Amino acid sequence: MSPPAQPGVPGGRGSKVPPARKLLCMCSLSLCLTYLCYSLMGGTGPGALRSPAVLPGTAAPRSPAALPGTAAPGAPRSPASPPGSPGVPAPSAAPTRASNGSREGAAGAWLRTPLAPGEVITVQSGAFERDPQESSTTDEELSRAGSPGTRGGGSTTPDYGEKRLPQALIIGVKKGGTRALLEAIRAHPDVRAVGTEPHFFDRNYEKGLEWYRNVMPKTLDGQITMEKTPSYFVTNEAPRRIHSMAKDTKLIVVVRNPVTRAISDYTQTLSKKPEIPTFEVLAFKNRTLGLIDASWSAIRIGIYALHLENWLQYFPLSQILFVSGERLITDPAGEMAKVQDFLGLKRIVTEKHFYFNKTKGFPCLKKPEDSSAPRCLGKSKGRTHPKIDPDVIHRLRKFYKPFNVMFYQMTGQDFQWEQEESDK
Ligand SMILES: Nc1ncnc2c1ncn2[C@@H]1O[C@H](COP(=O)(O)OS(=O)(=O)O)[C@@H](OP(=O)(O)O)[C@H]1O
Repeated sequence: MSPPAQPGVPGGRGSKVPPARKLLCMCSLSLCLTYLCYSLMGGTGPGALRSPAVLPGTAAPRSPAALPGTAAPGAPRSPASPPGSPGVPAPSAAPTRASNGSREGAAGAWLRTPLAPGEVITVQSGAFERDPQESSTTDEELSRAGSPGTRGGGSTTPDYGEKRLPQALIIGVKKGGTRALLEAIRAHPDVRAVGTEPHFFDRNYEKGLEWYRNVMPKTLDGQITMEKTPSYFVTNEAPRRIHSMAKDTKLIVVVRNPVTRAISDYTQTLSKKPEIPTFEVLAFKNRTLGLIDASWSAIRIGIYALHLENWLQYFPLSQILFVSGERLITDPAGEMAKVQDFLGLKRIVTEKHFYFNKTKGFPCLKKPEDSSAPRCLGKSKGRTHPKIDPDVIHRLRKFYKPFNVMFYQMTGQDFQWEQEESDK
């Protein structure tokens, strides 16, 4: 079941849009995306990109079909088209997130069960302890993931049932909140998931579907097999490959304000390579000219409209669920309700499953899949970000704005990233 149309968002899933307007919108969107691809491929200098709002608009557009990594001939076009209205209604104020400190205010709706004793974050074993989530799954982790009963990679699945290919995938985005979502959905008795990231549709495709199936936990009839690999969302070949595995695969994308996401991405890299240049330096091709370096993956990943276009060549919009990374923190039960509806599951993971942990500054699970003890995500989730020059943040927000608006139109959902006053 797909989530209902967002009230007040023109072109939400339930709204009717005249075909001509649809077409017009499709054309303009296509042109924008084509231009964007063109720019990314070097049309305005390697990787240098300004937002569409400030582009001179002189680039010769190429057909998206002619670009590498887009739809193969005969591949299904998405029945979904961007909604007709060019405008997205002014969103209401969203909670701001100035620092990595307590989010208690934002999490006011949360069930606050005190943790005994002294709110210690319980990090027990497996996926949490080793933090395998950072797109760095090793072969060793993967082989462990395949063995039943080990939490390290696979589920605590008993040794019965069958290994099946996944019916649902969390395909992105990196640093969006994908680990939090996977761990929350794993608490559902009808879901079994791989703890580590298999990276099958990007790095390990040549290993074949049997390898992939073998990585999966065993499931009983009626249980859903899942995995998450956030890099799929930005992998050109992933939509085609997933479509050829099973065209009815359900796709989930956790999206987050692209500016905050970029800073989070940078923070992760910085933690591994402290010698890298500052965020401010990496973000620009030419800071004086205001040329954002869209070839830097931390920036490029956040151009969601661009990547989504690639998926819509193969999958209808109704088969993709967009989860708000921000709401996953402020209202995890609300987002989980949508996820369970989308997966056709009974709403079992509810607010009773979460509590807000003040020490961590994030929601944590009261009862993870394999344990009755509460558990928060590991230390690589919810890191303190370095302070970024507000002028750079401002420029990045301006850069992303038209792409965000395009993304809202494509999805029929307003994520309200323009309303956030500050990024941590
Ligand atoms: N419950 C809970 N606990 C901790 N962290 C949470 C939670 N929900 C969402 N988040 C946010 O998830 C961000 C990491 O995203 P991912 O799990 O997608 O990262 S990764 O791509 O797998 O590395 C991580 O980003 P940073 O804050 O930048 O570290 C968090 O903001």
